[in-house]
Amino acid sequence: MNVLEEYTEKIKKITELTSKAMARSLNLEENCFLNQFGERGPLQARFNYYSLCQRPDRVLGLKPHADGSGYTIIYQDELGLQVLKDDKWLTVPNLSQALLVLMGDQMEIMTNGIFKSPVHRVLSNAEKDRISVAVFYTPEGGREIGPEDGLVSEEKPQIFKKVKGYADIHFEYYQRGMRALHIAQV
Ligand SMILES: O=C(O)CCC(=O)C(=O)O
Ligand SMILES: [Fe+2]
Repeated sequence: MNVLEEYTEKIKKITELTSKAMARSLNLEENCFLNQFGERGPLQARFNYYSLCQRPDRVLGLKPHADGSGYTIIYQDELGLQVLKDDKWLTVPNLSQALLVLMGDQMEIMTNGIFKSPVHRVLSNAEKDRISVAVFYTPEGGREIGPEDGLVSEEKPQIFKKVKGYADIHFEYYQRGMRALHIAQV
C-alpha cells in the first residue's frame, strides 16, 4: 500500500469516529451524519505548498473562503491558517502530529447552524515555507442532505433547506470569491 492509500484509509476511519462523536455530542443517533454522507462519501485530498514570500504584508497564501465539504481534515507543518471569528482573524495552533477538523458548509446545514463553517485563509511567510494536506469529506453527490430532525423544534426553527449537489454550487460561488451558504437558507 502506498503512503496516500494508507493515509486515505486512516482518514476514512477518522471520519467514521468523528462523525459519530459529533452526533453523540448533539444527542443524536450516532450514525445520523454517516447516513447523510452515504457509504461512498468521497474523500478528496488537496496538497498545498506555500513557498516563501518576500511581501507577506501584501500577499496571502490562500484567499478567505469557507469549504463546501461536509468537513475537512487538515494536516499542517507550520502556522499560517487563520479562521475568522467575531470579525477577528485567529491563528490556528499547530500542535505536533495533530489533525485539524474544520467544519464545511454541509455540516453547518446538517446541524441546522449549530456547527459553523468558518471563513478561513492562509497567511504567507518570508522565513518558512509551509505544506498542508487538506482532505475534504463530502456527502455523496446524488444525495439530498439537510438539517437533522432532532435539531429542529419550535424553539429552534429550521434555518436550512434540504439541498442536493451543494458541492458543485459552492464551487461556482467559490470561483467568484463568494460564499454559497445563503442558497440553502430557508
Ligand atoms: O493550508 C491550509 O491550512 C488550509 C487549506 C484550505 O483551506 C483549503 O485547501 O481549502
Ligand atoms: Fe479551506
